[in-house]
Amino acid sequence: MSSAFEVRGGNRLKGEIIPQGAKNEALQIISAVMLTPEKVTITNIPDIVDVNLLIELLGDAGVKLNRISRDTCEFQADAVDLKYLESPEFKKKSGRLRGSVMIAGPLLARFGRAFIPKPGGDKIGRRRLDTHIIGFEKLGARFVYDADDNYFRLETTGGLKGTYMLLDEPSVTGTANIVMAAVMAEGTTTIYNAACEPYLQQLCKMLNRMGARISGVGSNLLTIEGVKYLGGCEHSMLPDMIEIGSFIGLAAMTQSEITIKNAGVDNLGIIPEKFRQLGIQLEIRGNDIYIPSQDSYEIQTFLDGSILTISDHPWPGFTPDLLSIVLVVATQAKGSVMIHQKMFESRLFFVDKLIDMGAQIVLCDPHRAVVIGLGRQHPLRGITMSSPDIRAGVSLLIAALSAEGKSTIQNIDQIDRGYQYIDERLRKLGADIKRV
Ligand SMILES: CC(=O)N[C@H]1[C@@H](OP(=O)(O)OP(=O)(O)OC[C@H]2O[C@@H](n3ccc(=O)[nH]c3=O)[C@H](O)[C@@H]2O)O[C@H](CO)[C@@H](O)[C@@H]1O
Ligand SMILES: C=C(OP(=O)(O)O)C(=O)O
Repeated sequence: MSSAFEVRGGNRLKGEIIPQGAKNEALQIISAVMLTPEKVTITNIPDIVDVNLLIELLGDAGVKLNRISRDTCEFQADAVDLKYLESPEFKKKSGRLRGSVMIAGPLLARFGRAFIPKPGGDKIGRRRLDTHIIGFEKLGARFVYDADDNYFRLETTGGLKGTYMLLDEPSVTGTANIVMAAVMAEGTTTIYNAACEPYLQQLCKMLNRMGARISGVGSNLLTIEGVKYLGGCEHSMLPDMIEIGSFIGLAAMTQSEITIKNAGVDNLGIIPEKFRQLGIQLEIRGNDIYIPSQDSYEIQTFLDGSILTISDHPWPGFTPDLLSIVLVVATQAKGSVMIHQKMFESRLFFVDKLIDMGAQIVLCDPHRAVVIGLGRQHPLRGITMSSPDIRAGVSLLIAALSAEGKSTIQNIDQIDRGYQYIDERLRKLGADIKRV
């Protein structure tokens, strides 16, 4: 695989783009196939590195795979190889993505044991698994932690038992994992302070179609009445809201007229509003989002005239995964904004690359950056840079597409983790981008 994008910035883009199926939903949904020996058919699967790795991992563990087309796959977990899930090969492969951690809940539910090697994913600060493990413990699992290997081994004797739990934080993957463990536990489980983003709602709806009894879906209080058996089902992924936000930012930065087709507008929560706060015009047209070409956009202030802050918050607040995009888009706006990344402590360091490109940003501390918009008076200039994480990578790509001259973005494996055929799709809109 090639490892860099070469971009010549300045082109105005034009056209329609269809978002991929959601990466972070896919990781939950594909893990859930482990809950049943019956066939599960999943559609709108994004063809991206992380998701393909998880599918490969399940295949290695004995799950039968039938990839009907690029975005559709049938799974049947009727002969799971539990030994493989303890093997060094599993540890190595699952350490390459974050989503692998969510196989644990289904394994505990169905087989009474699970193994969690240190998961991979973005290096964006400490990413603890306490919520997952404490939730499993409350359901009756015992755990042993191997500190040398950074490895959790979980076991239950006599099966999992429903209980009440108040999560210490509404962890997304943690909630998904605990829900998947609880669906076949004996009795009723109540999870308070549950994460409730659309992907979790999708997971709960899918589990209910498989025979689970989950209520409170969409709220932070889930009630799960345990059932003895789950059967097969069909499921289709929502459009990827982080990709949609990235395309809105791309359109504004490059003064482009873009229509995002089939954007699942009912599931975007506060995302469109946050881009509007940056002064970006967008129109919801049915299920599409139309972004007109805008010569300039001006950041709003708060009602009392004070400087706008955009910060992350668990759903239905603004997702942390779009803050890097908002930050880059603000560099060319008129006005100023404080970006406050509350969740992750290393996600803003990529601003040094934007500063090299000519952006005016003050990194106040690891969590806060003030962006002073250049109002397009000085375009960014192309440089050579390396992508530190998936969303910073796409933000740098957007910066490069708007910059004067040539940029080279290295370490694009990070981008390929989550954005399907991104260079090809951007070229169709008129971008000058190639893999080198
Ligand atoms: C594969 C996957 O789905 N990854 C997503 C998932 O990661 P993941 O599920 O790993 O993230 P968590 O929701 O567990 O937590 C993320 C971080 O935020 C902190 N935290 C969490 C909740 C909270 O109310 N306050 C708080 O500070 C946690 O301590 C942790 O450091 O959710 C994150 C938060 O939306 C996203 O960035 C990731 O893209
Ligand atoms: C942080 C992200 O992914 P992961 O949790 O897989 O590292 C992301 O999707 O922005």
